[in-house]
Amino acid sequence: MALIRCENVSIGYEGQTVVHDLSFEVGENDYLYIVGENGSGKSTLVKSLLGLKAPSKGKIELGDGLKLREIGYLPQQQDVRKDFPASVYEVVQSGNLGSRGFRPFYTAADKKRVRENMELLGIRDLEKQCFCDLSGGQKQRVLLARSLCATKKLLLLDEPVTGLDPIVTQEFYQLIYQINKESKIAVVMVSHDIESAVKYASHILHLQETALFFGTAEEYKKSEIGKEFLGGQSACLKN
Ligand SMILES: Nc1ncnc2c1ncn2[C@@H]1O[C@H](COP(=O)(O)OP(=O)(O)OP(=O)(O)O)[C@@H](O)[C@H]1O
Repeated sequence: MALIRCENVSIGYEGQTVVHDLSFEVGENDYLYIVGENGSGKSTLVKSLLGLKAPSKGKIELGDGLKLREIGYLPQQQDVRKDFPASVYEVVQSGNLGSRGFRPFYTAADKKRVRENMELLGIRDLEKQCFCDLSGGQKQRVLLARSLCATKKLLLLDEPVTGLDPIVTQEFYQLIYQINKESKIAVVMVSHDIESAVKYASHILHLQETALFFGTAEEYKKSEIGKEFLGGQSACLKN
């Protein structure tokens, strides 16, 4: 079965439905971009995928042995306190908290995973530095390494390039693409950037309360909705 399967899902706040009759799935090794304009329901859907908000209708199922606490989640920038006085190593290590459970100490395997993920993201030489002293791009790499410690199967990234300059943004996209391809970790990325979606994604969910489109990136490029959104001057949805 797919890692995530959403079937006819509706989600709302106080009786007001903001996501309606949505169906899609995320398979092993998929790279799904969820795109849509402001207020189209992307963050609400993320909350439900993380088990933080129950759908009012339909069901969200996890498959292939995936557990909620094994989803590596990188929240939107404003949700993360970026000034806390912890070292880079400690921030990455905290990604192991979910799997540590009630054990008082981290295991050798936990520490190995921290080192491997710091290596993968090119931040090994920063490990003793205070997180608060890093640049925006370095902070995002650290937080991505932290999310990777939490998962072997699925990363869920909510607008991870907000506030990064264009060069660092492209580097970050490349990194995520590489992780998806080489580490065989499925990625779900919320984004306003349709141009990068068709460049990197295997699948696209274009959300506007419901699915305007769900399918492969190739199919999206050929679809009416894809042509409409990609054909304009800018391939960025309003943000
Ligand atoms: N806690 C809440 N209580 C009530 N309504 C909410 C709440 N959070 C979001 N909404 C409403 O749900 C709708 C979808 O919001 P959501 O944040 O999911 O959209 P989004 O696609 O993530 O937007 P953005 O791109 O701006 O982050 C909006 O109309 C929003 O006002």
